[in-house]
Amino acid sequence: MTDCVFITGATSGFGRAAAHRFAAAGWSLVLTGRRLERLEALKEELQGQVPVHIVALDVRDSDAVDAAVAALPEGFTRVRTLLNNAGLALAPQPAQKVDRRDWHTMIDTNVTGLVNVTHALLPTLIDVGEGATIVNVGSIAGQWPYPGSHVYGASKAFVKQFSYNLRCDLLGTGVRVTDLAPGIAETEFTLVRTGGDQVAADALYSGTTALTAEDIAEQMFYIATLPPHINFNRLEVMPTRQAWSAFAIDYDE
Ligand SMILES: NC(=O)C1=CN([C@@H]2O[C@H](COP(=O)(O)OP(=O)(O)OC[C@H]3O[C@@H](n4cnc5c(N)ncnc54)[C@H](OP(=O)(O)O)[C@@H]3O)[C@@H](O)[C@H]2O)C=CC1
Ligand SMILES: O=CCS(=O)(=O)O
Repeated sequence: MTDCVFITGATSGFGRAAAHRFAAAGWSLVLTGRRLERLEALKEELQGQVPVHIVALDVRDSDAVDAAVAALPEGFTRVRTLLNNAGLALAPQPAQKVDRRDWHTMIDTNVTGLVNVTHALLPTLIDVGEGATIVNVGSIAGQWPYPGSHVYGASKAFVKQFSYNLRCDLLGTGVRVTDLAPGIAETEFTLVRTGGDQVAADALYSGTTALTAEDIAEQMFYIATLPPHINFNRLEVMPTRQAWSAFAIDYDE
């Protein structure tokens, strides 16, 4: 039987690159995301290589998540790796200028959505046992503060702590949990964050060397295929051309 990976947010960026990476290694794919046409296109690309099952799924909808997991067809039920990747940042402006609905959307997706999928797949992963892996996609923003990160960074801090806490409860089951925390990576992330501002997105990534979606997919695959006795608790990955900045100080005019 082939290994099976369940990917949230497979329609773009890291998730889409991960679908390609795991397919290249012969894994069966469960690909999810809200945009069905993108899932269908990805299935078309990969189904000649490996078995592919797609589900149009909004991770915020716990009933839909439970139903999607319950309805996994034969051949896709023994999920060995869960890539909890779906997520987004919104509203890069200061906290005091943000529409509260954007905060709710980030919490609903990055926190509630991630726990919805985790809860639905935990019995399967525990049943698979040794070598089963959950890769929760956090962010450097979950560890390091910066202006405009407000709820986004806080939601990724949740991902980190949830990952650590899950490890405690899963001790003895063989299931591994990793908080994978990337730095700047060129995907549709900034386009979404800026509400569709392509100029801002291009400006962020031009003149430097950001991570690529493929870089992160490679880390996901590496984590999922480590020898079963190794658990990366947290893997923070930045491009070489990114680092921290100095503390900000409010001076008199
Ligand atoms: N790019 C970066 O610099 C970094 C990104 N990250 C994190 O990586 C993850 C992937 O982002 P990235 O690939 O960069 O960004 P993209 O915008 O390219 O991809 C985001 C994916 O998340 C999916 N998604 C968003 N909301 C939902 C939802 N409610 N239900 C289901 N799927 C959803 C999207 O699918 P659809 O719209 O079809 O539903 C899409 O496939 C996110 O968690 C992000 O926070 C972390 C660190 C750095
Ligand atoms: O999570 C995304 C990376 S960053 O925009 O916070 O640096």
